[in-house]
Amino acid sequence: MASSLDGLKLEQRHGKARVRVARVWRSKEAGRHYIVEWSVSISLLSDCLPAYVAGDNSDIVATDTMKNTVYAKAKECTEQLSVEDFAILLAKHFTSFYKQVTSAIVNIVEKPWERVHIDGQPHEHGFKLGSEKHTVEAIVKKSGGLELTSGIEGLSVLKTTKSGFEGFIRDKYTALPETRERILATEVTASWRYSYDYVSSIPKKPLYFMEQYMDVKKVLANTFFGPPTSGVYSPSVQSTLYDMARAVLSRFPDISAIRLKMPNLHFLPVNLSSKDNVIVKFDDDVYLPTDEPHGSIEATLCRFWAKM
Ligand SMILES: O=c1[nH]c(=O)c2[nH]c(=O)[nH]c2[nH]1
Repeated sequence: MASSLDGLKLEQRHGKARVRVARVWRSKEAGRHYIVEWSVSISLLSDCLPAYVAGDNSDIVATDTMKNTVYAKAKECTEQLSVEDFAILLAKHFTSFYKQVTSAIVNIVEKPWERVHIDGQPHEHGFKLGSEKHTVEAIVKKSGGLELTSGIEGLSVLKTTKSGFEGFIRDKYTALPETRERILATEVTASWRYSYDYVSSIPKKPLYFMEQYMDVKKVLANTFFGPPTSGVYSPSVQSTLYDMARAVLSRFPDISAIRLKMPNLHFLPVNLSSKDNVIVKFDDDVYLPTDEPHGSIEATLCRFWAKM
């Protein structure tokens, strides 16, 4: 929210960060329970200039009220819903309920609680924590305008072969040997923009975005690994990242852009020798895993007309 003051410009927003909430749904007929755990951050663009320049809080939505709203809205959601739908519902509340609020930005990180299986049977009310997290950002304007971005954080993947790096620039500082045999490991951070521009245009199908999330994750992983027996050769992290981004845009028509961050987590060959003998000679077997320093490779791929 920008306002001008005697030749100065004030840009301001306020909100509540990291409101933690868990919601359980208990299905009546079967004894099955569902749980989500969310960390919700809200940021409001609102007309509340007097609070900044005159100590007058009469146009302020208290951040404590924002926090309470998270719990109240979670309570009101009597049917299970996706984290995307909850983010949009919250953001829509703030822009429609308060005349001062022109735009609401809601970010949520969902913890990956997964149903456990006991002797191959899904447990009715037992869950264990998985690894990668589902993220969402919903920006809703008073007009109903929407920017919806979903993502994955912390998807750690590794393959022990079918990766190499050759043909790069060599100069007096280059020590890295060329190779067609190395470990490829990364922790993928992905975010993708949906093409729905209005709250009213999002799919009405319950849990639609939850299914999309699972499917995008599958496409990213399948493209990284390739088929189970043959795999797929990766000439660089850059090339694999591009293939992953392409695969998502080609399979999901309602995704208009995707950003991928894929740090190259190096597994260094171990060669050890003393003055008189070789202790360990590397034969594609013993590695020193490192995460510092790491290569940092990121890119955004979008349809010609789209923005991220
Ligand atoms: O896949 C890679 N991309 C690079 O840009 C790079 N740079 C490097 O040293 N190793 C690698 N590997």
